[in-house]
Amino acid sequence: MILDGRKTADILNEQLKEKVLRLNRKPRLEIILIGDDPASHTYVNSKLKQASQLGMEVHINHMDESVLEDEVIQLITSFNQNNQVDGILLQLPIPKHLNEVQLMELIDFNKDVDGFHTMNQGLLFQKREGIRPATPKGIMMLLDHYHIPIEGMHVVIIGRSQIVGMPLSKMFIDRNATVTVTHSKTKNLKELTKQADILVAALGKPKFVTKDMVKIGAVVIDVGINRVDNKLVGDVDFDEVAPIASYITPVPKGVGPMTISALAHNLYELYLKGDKNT
Ligand SMILES: Nc1nc(=O)c2c([nH]1)NC[C@@H]1CN(c3ccc(C(=O)N[C@@H](CCC(=O)O)C(=O)O)cc3)C=[N+]21
Repeated sequence: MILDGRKTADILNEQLKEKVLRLNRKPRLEIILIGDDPASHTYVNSKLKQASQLGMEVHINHMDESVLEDEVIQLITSFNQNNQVDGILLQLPIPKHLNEVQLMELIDFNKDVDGFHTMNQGLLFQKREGIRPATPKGIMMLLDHYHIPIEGMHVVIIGRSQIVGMPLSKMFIDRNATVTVTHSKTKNLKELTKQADILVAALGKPKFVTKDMVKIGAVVIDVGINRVDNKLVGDVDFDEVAPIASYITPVPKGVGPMTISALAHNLYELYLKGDKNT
Protein backbone atom coordinates (compact mmCIF):
# COMPACT_ATOMS: atom_id res chain seq x y z
CA MET A 1 0.00 0.00 0.00
CA ILE A 2 1.19 3.47 -0.83
CA LEU A 3 1.78 6.04 1.88
CA ASP A 4 0.44 9.02 -0.01
CA GLY A 5 2.36 12.04 1.28
CA ARG A 6 0.63 14.44 -1.09
CA LYS A 7 -2.87 13.45 0.05
CA THR A 8 -1.92 13.26 3.72
CA ALA A 9 -0.26 16.68 3.57
CA ASP A 10 -3.39 18.10 1.93
CA ILE A 11 -5.58 16.76 4.75
CA LEU A 12 -3.29 17.94 7.55
CA ASN A 13 -2.80 21.31 5.85
CA GLU A 14 -6.55 21.80 5.59
CA GLN A 15 -6.84 21.21 9.36
CA LEU A 16 -3.96 23.59 10.01
CA LYS A 17 -5.54 26.22 7.80
CA GLU A 18 -8.66 26.25 9.98
CA LYS A 19 -6.51 27.00 13.00
CA VAL A 20 -4.46 29.63 11.19
CA LEU A 21 -7.62 31.45 10.11
CA ARG A 22 -8.53 31.98 13.76
CA LEU A 23 -5.26 33.78 14.59
CA ASN A 24 -5.11 37.54 14.96
CA ARG A 25 -2.54 37.86 12.23
CA LYS A 26 -0.88 35.67 9.63
CA PRO A 27 2.15 33.67 10.79
CA ARG A 28 5.12 35.04 8.88
CA LEU A 29 8.14 33.16 7.58
CA GLU A 30 11.25 34.79 6.14
CA ILE A 31 13.23 32.56 3.80
CA ILE A 32 16.81 33.49 2.97
CA LEU A 33 17.86 32.07 -0.37
CA ILE A 34 21.45 32.59 -1.43
CA GLY A 35 22.66 31.96 -4.97
CA ASP A 36 21.01 30.40 -7.98
CA ASP A 37 20.80 26.66 -7.32
CA PRO A 38 17.74 25.70 -9.41
CA ALA A 39 16.62 22.94 -7.02
CA SER A 40 16.66 25.39 -4.10
CA HIS A 41 14.55 27.82 -6.09
CA THR A 42 12.03 25.06 -6.80
CA TYR A 43 11.74 24.10 -3.11
CA VAL A 44 11.47 27.68 -1.98
CA ASN A 45 8.76 28.50 -4.51
CA SER A 46 6.84 25.42 -3.45
CA LYS A 47 7.07 26.50 0.21
CA LEU A 48 5.87 29.96 -0.81
CA LYS A 49 2.89 28.62 -2.71
CA GLN A 50 1.82 26.16 0.00
CA ALA A 51 2.19 28.60 2.86
CA SER A 52 0.10 31.24 1.15
CA GLN A 53 -2.62 28.64 0.57
CA LEU A 54 -2.54 28.03 4.33
CA GLY A 55 -3.03 31.69 5.13
CA MET A 56 0.58 32.18 6.09
CA GLU A 57 2.88 34.89 4.86
CA VAL A 58 6.18 33.94 3.30
CA HIS A 59 8.82 36.37 2.04
CA ILE A 60 11.76 35.23 -0.03
CA ASN A 61 14.93 37.19 0.51
CA HIS A 62 17.13 36.41 -2.43
CA MET A 63 20.82 37.22 -2.04
CA ASP A 64 23.59 37.03 -4.57
CA GLU A 65 25.94 34.02 -4.64
CA SER A 66 28.81 36.39 -3.71
CA VAL A 67 27.02 38.05 -0.79
CA LEU A 68 29.19 39.05 2.18
CA GLU A 69 28.67 37.20 5.43
CA ASP A 70 28.03 40.53 7.19
CA GLU A 71 25.04 41.21 4.97
CA VAL A 72 23.50 37.86 5.85
CA ILE A 73 24.23 38.48 9.53
CA GLN A 74 22.50 41.86 9.31
CA LEU A 75 19.43 40.38 7.66
CA ILE A 76 19.10 37.56 10.20
CA THR A 77 19.62 40.03 13.05
CA SER A 78 16.88 42.30 11.76
CA PHE A 79 14.46 39.36 11.53
CA ASN A 80 15.45 38.22 15.02
CA GLN A 81 14.51 41.67 16.33
CA ASN A 82 11.27 42.00 14.37
CA ASN A 83 8.39 40.67 16.47
CA GLN A 84 6.20 40.38 13.37
CA VAL A 85 8.52 37.62 12.09
CA ASP A 86 7.69 34.17 13.45
CA GLY A 87 10.08 31.98 11.51
CA ILE A 88 13.40 32.30 9.71
CA LEU A 89 14.64 29.69 7.25
CA LEU A 90 18.11 29.74 5.74
CA GLN A 91 17.76 27.59 2.65
CA LEU A 92 20.57 25.03 2.38
CA PRO A 93 23.02 24.57 0.81
CA ILE A 94 24.67 27.98 1.08
CA PRO A 95 27.89 29.07 -0.72
CA LYS A 96 31.12 27.72 0.77
CA HIS A 97 32.55 31.11 1.72
CA LEU A 98 29.78 31.52 4.30
CA ASN A 99 29.94 29.93 7.73
CA GLU A 100 26.84 27.75 7.80
CA VAL A 101 27.13 26.70 11.44
CA GLN A 102 27.59 30.27 12.63
CA LEU A 103 24.68 31.61 10.55
CA MET A 104 22.29 28.85 11.67
CA GLU A 105 23.33 29.56 15.24
CA LEU A 106 22.58 33.26 14.84
CA ILE A 107 18.92 32.57 14.08
CA ASP A 108 16.89 33.08 17.27
CA PHE A 109 16.01 29.50 18.24
CA ASN A 110 12.49 30.73 18.97
CA LYS A 111 12.23 31.48 15.22
CA ASP A 112 14.09 28.38 14.04
CA VAL A 113 11.40 26.85 11.84
CA ASP A 114 13.81 24.12 10.62
CA GLY A 115 14.73 22.94 14.11
CA PHE A 116 18.40 22.93 13.11
CA HIS A 117 19.62 25.30 15.85
CA THR A 118 21.86 23.74 18.51
CA MET A 119 19.27 24.62 21.15
CA ASN A 120 16.49 22.77 19.35
CA GLN A 121 18.78 19.82 18.71
CA GLY A 122 19.60 19.78 22.43
CA LEU A 123 15.93 19.97 23.38
CA LEU A 124 15.26 16.95 21.15
CA PHE A 125 18.18 15.07 22.67
CA GLN A 126 16.76 15.75 26.12
CA LYS A 127 13.24 14.76 25.03
CA ARG A 128 11.98 18.26 25.84
CA GLU A 129 9.53 20.37 23.89
CA GLY A 130 11.07 22.20 20.97
CA ILE A 131 10.97 22.58 17.22
CA ARG A 132 11.68 19.26 15.48
CA PRO A 133 13.39 19.10 12.06
CA ALA A 134 10.75 19.10 9.35
CA THR A 135 11.60 15.91 7.45
CA PRO A 136 11.67 13.59 10.51
CA LYS A 137 8.56 15.31 11.86
CA GLY A 138 6.81 14.87 8.50
CA ILE A 139 7.69 11.16 8.47
CA MET A 140 6.17 10.72 11.95
CA MET A 141 3.04 12.61 10.88
CA LEU A 142 2.72 10.32 7.86
CA LEU A 143 3.13 7.09 9.88
CA ASP A 144 0.64 8.34 12.47
CA HIS A 145 -1.86 9.33 9.82
CA TYR A 146 -1.85 5.73 8.56
CA HIS A 147 -1.91 4.38 12.15
CA ILE A 148 1.29 2.44 11.60
CA PRO A 149 2.51 1.15 14.96
CA ILE A 150 5.96 2.32 16.06
CA GLU A 151 6.34 1.02 19.62
CA GLY A 152 8.48 -2.10 19.77
CA MET A 153 9.27 -2.02 16.06
CA HIS A 154 12.79 -2.39 14.76
CA VAL A 155 13.54 0.73 12.72
CA VAL A 156 16.60 0.68 10.50
CA ILE A 157 17.74 4.03 9.14
CA ILE A 158 20.25 4.32 6.32
CA GLY A 159 21.97 7.69 6.73
CA ARG A 160 23.16 9.65 9.76
CA SER A 161 22.75 13.26 8.70
CA GLN A 162 22.21 16.04 11.17
CA ILE A 163 18.88 16.96 9.56
CA VAL A 164 17.33 13.53 8.89
CA GLY A 165 19.05 10.36 10.14
CA MET A 166 20.17 11.54 13.57
CA PRO A 167 17.05 13.46 14.70
CA LEU A 168 14.79 10.77 13.22
CA SER A 169 16.56 8.06 15.21
CA LYS A 170 15.93 9.98 18.43
CA MET A 171 12.28 10.60 17.55
CA PHE A 172 11.77 6.88 16.92
CA ILE A 173 13.49 5.96 20.19
CA ASP A 174 11.20 8.37 22.01
CA ARG A 175 8.27 6.48 20.48
CA ASN A 176 9.65 3.25 21.98
CA ALA A 177 11.05 1.79 18.78
CA THR A 178 14.35 -0.06 18.63
CA VAL A 179 16.59 1.84 16.25
CA THR A 180 19.61 0.86 14.18
CA VAL A 181 21.37 3.72 12.40
CA THR A 182 23.51 2.60 9.49
CA HIS A 183 25.77 4.54 7.14
CA SER A 184 28.39 4.26 4.41
CA LYS A 185 30.87 2.41 6.66
CA THR A 186 28.37 -0.11 7.99
CA LYS A 187 29.40 -3.74 7.51
CA ASN A 188 26.81 -6.24 6.32
CA LEU A 189 24.27 -3.52 5.65
CA LYS A 190 21.88 -5.93 3.99
CA GLU A 191 21.74 -8.20 7.04
CA LEU A 192 20.62 -5.23 9.10
CA THR A 193 18.13 -3.75 6.65
CA LYS A 194 16.55 -7.19 6.24
CA GLN A 195 15.62 -7.09 9.93
CA ALA A 196 13.77 -3.81 9.66
CA ASP A 197 10.08 -3.58 10.41
CA ILE A 198 10.39 0.04 9.30
CA LEU A 199 13.19 0.84 6.87
CA VAL A 200 14.14 4.47 6.21
CA ALA A 201 16.40 5.32 3.26
CA ALA A 202 18.01 8.73 3.74
CA LEU A 203 21.42 8.47 2.16
CA GLY A 204 20.96 10.29 -1.14
CA LYS A 205 21.77 7.55 -3.67
CA PRO A 206 19.23 6.84 -6.39
CA LYS A 207 17.57 3.39 -6.17
CA PHE A 208 20.07 2.23 -3.54
CA VAL A 209 17.59 0.02 -1.69
CA THR A 210 16.74 -3.09 -3.68
CA LYS A 211 14.31 -5.89 -2.86
CA ASP A 212 16.97 -8.26 -1.52
CA MET A 213 17.55 -5.72 1.30
CA VAL A 214 13.94 -5.61 2.48
CA LYS A 215 11.97 -7.98 4.69
CA ILE A 216 8.59 -9.04 3.30
CA GLY A 217 5.88 -6.86 4.80
CA ALA A 218 8.23 -4.08 5.91
CA VAL A 219 7.24 -0.41 5.93
CA VAL A 220 9.59 1.47 3.62
CA ILE A 221 10.15 5.23 3.88
CA ASP A 222 12.07 6.88 1.06
CA VAL A 223 13.62 10.25 1.94
CA GLY A 224 15.71 10.47 -1.23
CA ILE A 225 15.23 13.30 -3.69
CA ASN A 226 17.66 12.60 -6.52
CA ARG A 227 17.43 14.27 -9.88
CA VAL A 228 18.34 11.75 -12.57
CA ASP A 229 17.90 12.80 -16.21
CA ASN A 230 15.61 15.59 -15.06
CA LYS A 231 13.41 13.10 -13.20
CA LEU A 232 12.97 12.71 -9.45
CA VAL A 233 14.18 9.35 -8.15
CA GLY A 234 14.18 8.18 -4.55
CA ASP A 235 16.79 6.18 -2.63
CA VAL A 236 14.58 3.10 -3.02
CA ASP A 237 14.03 1.10 -6.19
CA PHE A 238 10.29 1.56 -5.95
CA ASP A 239 9.19 -0.83 -8.71
CA GLU A 240 11.21 -3.64 -7.20
CA VAL A 241 10.48 -3.03 -3.51
CA ALA A 242 6.80 -1.99 -3.62
CA PRO A 243 5.48 -5.54 -4.24
CA ILE A 244 7.07 -6.91 -1.04
CA ALA A 245 6.49 -3.93 1.25
CA SER A 246 3.33 -3.56 3.34
CA TYR A 247 3.58 0.22 2.99
CA ILE A 248 5.91 2.37 0.94
CA THR A 249 6.32 6.07 0.20
CA PRO A 250 6.66 7.13 -3.44
CA VAL A 251 8.99 9.82 -4.78
CA PRO A 252 7.66 12.36 -5.59
CA LYS A 253 4.49 12.77 -3.48
CA GLY A 254 5.86 10.96 -0.44
CA VAL A 255 8.10 12.48 2.22
CA GLY A 256 8.59 15.78 0.28
CA PRO A 257 5.10 17.22 0.75
CA MET A 258 5.11 16.00 4.38
CA THR A 259 8.32 17.97 4.98
CA ILE A 260 6.63 21.14 3.75
CA SER A 261 3.57 20.44 5.86
CA ALA A 262 5.77 19.88 8.93
CA LEU A 263 7.49 23.22 8.26
CA ALA A 264 4.09 24.93 8.19
CA HIS A 265 3.15 23.19 11.46
CA ASN A 266 6.44 24.39 12.96
CA LEU A 267 5.70 27.95 11.88
CA TYR A 268 2.28 27.75 13.53
CA GLU A 269 3.88 26.44 16.75
CA LEU A 270 6.42 29.25 16.71
CA TYR A 271 3.64 31.80 16.30
CA LEU A 272 1.81 30.42 19.33
CA LYS A 273 4.94 30.16 21.39
CA GLY A 274 5.96 33.69 20.59
CA ASP A 275 2.73 35.08 22.01
CA LYS A 276 2.99 37.72 19.30
CA ASN A 277 -0.76 37.55 18.83
CA THR A 278 -1.34 41.27 18.69
N1 LIG B 1 16.84 25.16 5.48
C1 LIG B 1 16.35 24.18 4.71
N2 LIG B 1 15.21 23.58 5.09
C2 LIG B 1 14.69 22.56 4.30
O1 LIG B 1 13.64 22.01 4.67
C3 LIG B 1 15.36 22.20 3.11
C4 LIG B 1 16.54 22.88 2.79
N3 LIG B 1 17.01 23.85 3.60
N4 LIG B 1 17.22 22.56 1.66
C5 LIG B 1 16.72 21.57 0.73
C6 LIG B 1 15.87 20.54 1.41
C7 LIG B 1 14.99 19.75 0.49
N5 LIG B 1 13.64 19.97 0.90
C8 LIG B 1 12.51 19.52 0.22
C9 LIG B 1 11.23 19.80 0.64
C10 LIG B 1 10.13 19.39 -0.10
C11 LIG B 1 10.28 18.68 -1.26
C12 LIG B 1 9.08 18.30 -2.06
O2 LIG B 1 7.97 18.68 -1.77
N6 LIG B 1 9.25 17.52 -3.15
C13 LIG B 1 8.17 17.13 -4.03
C14 LIG B 1 8.59 17.23 -5.47
C15 LIG B 1 9.11 18.59 -5.84
C16 LIG B 1 9.75 18.59 -7.21
O3 LIG B 1 9.09 18.17 -8.17
O4 LIG B 1 10.92 19.03 -7.31
C17 LIG B 1 7.79 15.67 -3.77
O5 LIG B 1 8.63 14.93 -3.23
O6 LIG B 1 6.69 15.30 -4.12
C18 LIG B 1 11.55 18.36 -1.67
C19 LIG B 1 12.65 18.78 -0.92
C20 LIG B 1 13.65 20.84 1.94
N7 LIG B 1 14.90 21.21 2.27
